[in-house]
Amino acid sequence: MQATELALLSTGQMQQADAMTIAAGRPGIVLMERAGAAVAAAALARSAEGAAITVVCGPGNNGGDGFVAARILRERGRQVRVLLHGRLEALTGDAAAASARWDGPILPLARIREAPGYLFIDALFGAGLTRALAGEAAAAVAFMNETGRPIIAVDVPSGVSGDTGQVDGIAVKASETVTFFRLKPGHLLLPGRSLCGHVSLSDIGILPEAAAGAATFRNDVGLWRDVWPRHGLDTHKFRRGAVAVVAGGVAGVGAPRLSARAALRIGAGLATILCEPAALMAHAARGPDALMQRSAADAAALTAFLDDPRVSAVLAGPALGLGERGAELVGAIAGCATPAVLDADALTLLARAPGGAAALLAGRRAACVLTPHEGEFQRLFGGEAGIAKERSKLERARKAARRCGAIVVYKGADTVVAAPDGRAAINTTGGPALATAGSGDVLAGLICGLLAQGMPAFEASCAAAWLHGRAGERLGIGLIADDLPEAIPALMRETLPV
Ligand SMILES: NC(=O)C1=CN([C@@H]2O[C@H](COP(=O)(O)OP(=O)(O)OC[C@H]3O[C@@H](n4cnc5c(N)ncnc54)[C@H](O)[C@@H]3O)[C@@H](O)[C@H]2O)[C@@H](O)CC1
Ligand SMILES: Nc1ncnc2c1ncn2[C@@H]1O[C@H](COP(=O)(O)OP(=O)(O)O)[C@@H](O)[C@H]1O
Ligand SMILES: [K+]
Repeated sequence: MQATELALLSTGQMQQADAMTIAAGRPGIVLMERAGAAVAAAALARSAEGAAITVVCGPGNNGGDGFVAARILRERGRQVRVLLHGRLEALTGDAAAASARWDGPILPLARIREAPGYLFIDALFGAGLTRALAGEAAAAVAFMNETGRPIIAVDVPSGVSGDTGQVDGIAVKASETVTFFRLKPGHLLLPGRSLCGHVSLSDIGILPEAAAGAATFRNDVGLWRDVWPRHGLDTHKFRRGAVAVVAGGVAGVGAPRLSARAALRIGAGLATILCEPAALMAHAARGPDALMQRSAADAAALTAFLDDPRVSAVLAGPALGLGERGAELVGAIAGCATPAVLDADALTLLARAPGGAAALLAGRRAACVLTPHEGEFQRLFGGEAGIAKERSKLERARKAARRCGAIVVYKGADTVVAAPDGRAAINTTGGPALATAGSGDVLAGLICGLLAQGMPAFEASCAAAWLHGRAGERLGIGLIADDLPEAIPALMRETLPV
């Protein structure tokens, strides 16, 4: 899939895309007929001839799609009942035209309880949702959800914001969502994603150029395949990339080793642990033999190591420790010219720095990736009103990235990767099996391993998040973080054939 097909459009961009297509000579009612037909096709696939289907229409164009679907479904032998929220005379434009083509009865929404029907079509609200559902609409949604019957949502489940995936109050819990042209962020961000059910995308004739300027993407291979590191026959270990993983003391030997192992498994040529002198023996006693260890007591030692131009990326954070040495080393990384990944303790230390992360990173001369989970994100940016006030995880990540001049990988079940230039991607691979100690350390190592191989930081972060998620899916519940790096080579062979 190409990057343009991975584009996600906000509801505003979607309206512009509609308007652009209509202005180019394709009438709105034609788009609505196609949208309604796609919804009807989904309902036909889920119901037998004679099945009872209830179509719940709202006051805007989402309702218009519902009227079209109702007409087609009745023509195809389904028993269709149409309910309308609001007055028929209040419908305007394409929705009014679509309702006029439906010549069956139209019942008020309040009668939804009379006969649930086998299947619901939710055409109450789509991209035009502006506030929480209330009154009759909220009651109807509660009833649909309670029946346990399948619900096909038109565009987005009513009550879910297409932009943020957030729900104020109540929303439809759909079995399936039929949307048009391109997905919206709300289909992928939580809780929206969990309310959409299976999402299908229908081409209703909107001009593909309408998505050309998109800066938000679903994270998939097409987004980064072209810049995936490829190594020629003449490569050697340093050309493959050398990673430095800054570690702490004896109590935290495992976490940085998970990161370093992940960096090697994703293709870096060399990985060296730089630990407190007291921890050197503990590291030396552990595998794999491919991993190297050196002691780095202070910033001077770290800087001397990073000054070697063959070291192509550095990672700090996992079990680094929150003491003076840690703070000093994070400061040294902020000032160095080596691409860096800062995770875990390094993020807490950044948040504690005078002026916060943005101040410390202001002078950075090379790419930097921050990988906060929710708690770390709050620590870093919770005090910044401009970021914290954003309702969308996508926009919070984007603003944080701009503020710090760094790639921000805002982790969770709906990980968002954002770049300072405004690009952002939402990751959907992964699952609950990844909620296990050390899983984040592996992700940070994967990113660092790709950075070391010269992959641009945004794409490296997206690729690592995607592969990490796929590895989690493949291994399933019961995986431990140590398993994740080992699953990466096979996944790379399958998804990125040379
Ligand atoms: N030409 C187009 O623009 C196309 C639009 N399409 C459909 O049109 C939809 C967007 O249509 P609209 O922009 O008319 O928006 P909606 O149909 O989502 O709803 C808009 C109406 O609902 C009201 N409203 C919003 N939130 C409410 C709430 N919580 N409680 C009560 N009323 C509320 C608004 O004031 C407005 O009157 C898309 O989701 C899609 O289904 C498709 O037909 C494809 C073509
Ligand atoms: N429910 C989930 N679905 C998908 N990914 C998840 C889920 N829970 C956690 N993850 C992923 O697992 C990783 C956990 O990282 P983190 O919270 O830093 O854990 P740790 O500190 O134990 O390494 C992140 O990449 C996160 O996106
Ligand atoms: K809807």
